[in-house]
Parts: sequence; C-alpha cells; structure tokens
Amino acid sequence: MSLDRFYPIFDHVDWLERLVPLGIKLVQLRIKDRSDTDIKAQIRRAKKICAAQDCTLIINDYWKIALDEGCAYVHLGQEDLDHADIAAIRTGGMALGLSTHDKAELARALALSPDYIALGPIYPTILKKMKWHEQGIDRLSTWRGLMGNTPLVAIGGMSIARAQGAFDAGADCVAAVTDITLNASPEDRVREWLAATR
Ligand SMILES: Cc1ncc(COP(=O)(O)OP(=O)(O)O)c(N)n1
Ligand SMILES: Cc1nc(C(=O)O)sc1CCOP(=O)(O)O
Ligand SMILES: [Mg+2]
Repeated sequence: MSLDRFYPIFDHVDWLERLVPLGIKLVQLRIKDRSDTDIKAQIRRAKKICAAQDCTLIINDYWKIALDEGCAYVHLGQEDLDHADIAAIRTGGMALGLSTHDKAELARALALSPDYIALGPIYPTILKKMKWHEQGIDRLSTWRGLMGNTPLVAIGGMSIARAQGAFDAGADCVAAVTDITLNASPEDRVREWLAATR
C-alpha cells in the first residue's frame, strides 16, 4: 500500500471534517486524554468522513478500539508497542505504522515488518516535549539505506519549505501537525501542502 506524500495529523475529528474534503488522502487521528466513549465516537465519524473522501485513515495509539471499530490502519510508538498485541492487529487485517528515533528502535520496528516507519523529530517540534534531539535531514538518508522498501515518513517540525529536502533525503511522505493547525488559515495551508506534494 503506497502512502500519499502528505500526511497531516489532527487531535480531533472536527479537524478531519473541516480539512479532509479539501483533498487530503492520508490522515492520522491522534487523540489524547479523552474517554474511550469519546474516542470511539470520533473514530466512527472519522471513518465516515474518510470513506466519503477516499482518504486513508490512520488511528494513533488506540489499536484495540481501532480493531473493534473495523479500522484499516494504526500508528504505534515504541511505548505503545510494549502493550500492543501485534498478532491481533495483523490477524484483524490492520496495517501498521511505527515510530522510530534511534537504531535500536529501527531494528525493533523492522522486525515487525510494518507498513511504514516514521523517523523524528527531523526538526525541533513544539507539539510535545520529547527526549530526542532533532535528527536532521541526513538521518533520513541513513534510515532509507537501512529500511529496504519500507516506506519512510519524516515527522517533527516539518513545513512545506522543508518537505522537499526530506523527499530528496529519501522520505516517501512528510507528516505535519502545527504547521497546519497553528496557521492563520489551516485551509489555505492544506491547499498549499497538497499543491507542493502532488
Ligand atoms: C507518523 C507519526 N510518527 C510518529 C508519531 C509519534 O508516535 P508516538 O511516539 O507513539 O507518540 P504519540 O504521537 O502517541 O504521542 C506519530 N503519532 N505519527
Ligand atoms: C507526534 C510527533 N511524533 C514525533 C516523533 O518524532 O516521533 S514528532 C511529533 C510532533 C509533530 O508535530 P509538528 O509537525 O507540529 O512538529
Ligand atoms: Mg503513541
């Protein structure tokens, strides 16, 4: 399954309702600190929105709810992996994306034959506090060389101006959060991303 080159990430389904119809073909719902009932309701809405727009929906963290709700794709970080049932995810037919930040994490991820691997933070991020220093663009080339044909996602401090450098270094796809959500016009920003990555 090939990934669209533009991979926006949002923390509430309201963002998907507003922005996916602009032409987004790959999106992550990254909900934090909500009840299971609320998460389930948001996932149900997100599935409808994405199905109507032919957009691939990736659910962050909540692999069990995603499985129960018939979702097609989940994203897990290294801590999430400690508690996830990978066999259940695979038996349930879900595709799997994984986060990596160093070579040990990359080896762990590759052993699970994921559908993509994300490397971050490529640049400093203001979204969340991370123990990882910025990786830099060159690290994407290192990952590319170690990953065979597994798709590579660049994340962390990404912007349109920085995207081409990530692609040139070997990324297949660029993920972004605050470049869109903190923009004065998220709609215009999404249109700009789409134009720059198509
Ligand atoms: C595409 C993509 N890459 C990395 C992450 C981060 O996942 P994780 O390390 O589990 O951290 P949280 O996003 O859960 O805070 C991601 N969500 N998506
Ligand atoms: C959620 C997330 N994961 C990262 C990682 O490196 O694993 S960086 C990141 C935040 C991305 O947000 P922004 O585009 O606003 O920097
Ligand atoms: Mg996570």
